[in-house]
Amino acid sequence: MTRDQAQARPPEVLLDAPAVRAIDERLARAGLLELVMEEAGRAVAQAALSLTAHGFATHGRVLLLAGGGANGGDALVAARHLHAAGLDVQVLAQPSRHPLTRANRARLRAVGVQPALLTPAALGRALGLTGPVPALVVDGLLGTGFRPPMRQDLAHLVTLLNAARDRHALTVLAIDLPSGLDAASAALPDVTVHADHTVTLGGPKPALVYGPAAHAAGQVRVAGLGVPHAWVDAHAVARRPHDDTVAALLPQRHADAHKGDAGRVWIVGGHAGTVGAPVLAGLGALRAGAGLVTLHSAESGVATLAVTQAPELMARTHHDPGAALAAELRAGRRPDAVALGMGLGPDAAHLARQALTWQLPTVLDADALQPDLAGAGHAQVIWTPHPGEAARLLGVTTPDIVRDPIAAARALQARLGGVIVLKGGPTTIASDDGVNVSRGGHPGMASAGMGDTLGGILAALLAQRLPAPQAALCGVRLHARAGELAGDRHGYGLSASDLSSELGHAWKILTDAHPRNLLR
Ligand SMILES: NC(=O)C1=CN([C@@H]2O[C@H](COP(=O)(O)OP(=O)(O)OC[C@H]3O[C@@H](n4cnc5c(N)ncnc54)[C@H](OP(=O)(O)O)[C@@H]3O)[C@@H](O)[C@H]2O)[C@@H](O)CC1
Ligand SMILES: Nc1ncnc2c1ncn2[C@@H]1O[C@H](COP(=O)(O)OP(=O)(O)O)[C@@H](O)[C@H]1O
Repeated sequence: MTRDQAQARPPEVLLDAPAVRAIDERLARAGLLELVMEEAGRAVAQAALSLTAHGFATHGRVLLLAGGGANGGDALVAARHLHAAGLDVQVLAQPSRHPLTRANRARLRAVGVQPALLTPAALGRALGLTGPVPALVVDGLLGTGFRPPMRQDLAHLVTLLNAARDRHALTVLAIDLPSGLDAASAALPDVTVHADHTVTLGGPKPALVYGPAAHAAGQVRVAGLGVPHAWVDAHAVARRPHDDTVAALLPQRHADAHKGDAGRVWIVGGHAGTVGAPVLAGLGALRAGAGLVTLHSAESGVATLAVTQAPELMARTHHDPGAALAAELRAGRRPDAVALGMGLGPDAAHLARQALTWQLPTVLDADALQPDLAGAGHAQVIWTPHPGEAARLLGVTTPDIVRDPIAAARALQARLGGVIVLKGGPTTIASDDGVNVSRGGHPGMASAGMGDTLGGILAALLAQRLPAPQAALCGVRLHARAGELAGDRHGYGLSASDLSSELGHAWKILTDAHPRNLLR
């Protein structure tokens, strides 16, 4: 694949309820909505068949639960296709006023499957309280049209289903998203269907990507439905780029490159008790390809540690780092990028404000992330808060950030400018180009120092002349990919230094898997 082709591959898009409504309206205007519901139901049936083929549900009945909206319509279409494939299907449905759902109920009857009314007693029987248990349950009760809180009658049905799933180890496949999740929210309501698999339609919903809501979805697969990408993309709340897109953005070097071309990085950080943070950032920068990495600190322990960790790192101790760095710049010794804040302590806000006046590509992390810097940034600044720091920046609580990271990243970008890298598993990146949500990573990355390493990686990519939005996309994916590789080796014992040592390998895997035209 060439560089141009790689960039042309459309990213996956994340959709919330208003996005789905807007796409539906466009499909309806084009007379395509019915066809798209047929596609959706067929995709659900295919997923159900592939589960039966893989032995999750090798024999027996498939129970489909259909709500009154279009999510229920998808379930009715799926039931028709499963019946056509020879499976024993049972359908329990709520009454519906939705014209397409009603039409599909009639089609199902026409092929000989009679949906029964969904009541607690009927559901109890169908789930095996008094007889055989179903091999697979398909949840088509509520999709993006759900408005929380759930009404009591439906909540009772969902509780029955979850209890039966636990008791009989039932396999549950959700259509679009498990019933009870609010598509836009990462919160996990008390009453939500717990699914083993979810077939999501058109694009994943934020609730399927961010925990804890995502924990209710099981394995998620995306069904495209044949809707033009541009129609879906126009309403996306965020994008999830594929690895080939990231690989195409990574910097390339000429064969005769020298260390000056590969970029000079300054890392400004460290304080008594936190000397490791800038060193980890330095290791990240080195392993992400920076040509020259210099650590600057008021704390002499940083230089001592740096030498023992990596002789390639240069480290300087300054009585007054702000004055010393200003003197360096006056003498014409400018770095290509700065990362500032890792373990920096109380001086961070003052130094950050000073660094922003240098107009250099800059990563601000940890203690440097202070609300009063709003308005002081510029387009080449990457701000890297974790949810706690994001809450401090926005004057809200950490749960507010975690509930809707996309909205939080947008709000931070509006306030601070530049590029926001709101860290987590996944990480949310907001810039003037929109919002991107990262892929991959490893739970072993939930350990101290991982954010410092990411700061160094981002600075290295900025120093290699990537514009801040691209540096953020590439840096976050490299970090996550290296985390996966180190996680394979070390599991939950994965440390930030282990991750750094895998960065070169991660870069190579990404570019080898998605080769580009060589620079001439
Ligand atoms: N373009 C696409 O991506 C496509 C999307 N498609 C599908 O459309 C789905 C969205 O369909 P939708 O808009 O009809 O809503 P849906 O999720 O079925 O929910 C409505 C039902 O929920 C009920 N209900 C609501 N709140 C409730 C509460 N608190 N407590 C209890 N009940 C509550 C509400 O009841 P009502 O309030 O009307 O009495 C009504 O019965 C989407 O998820 C996907 O599956 C595909 O068909 C093809 C293309
Ligand atoms: N479960 C996970 N999956 C993927 N990435 C994770 C996970 N847990 C943590 N991370 C990543 O690790 C980093 C942690 O950053 P941060 O909280 O700032 O750590 P520290 O301050 O200890 O360096 C972030 O980049 C985050 O995205």
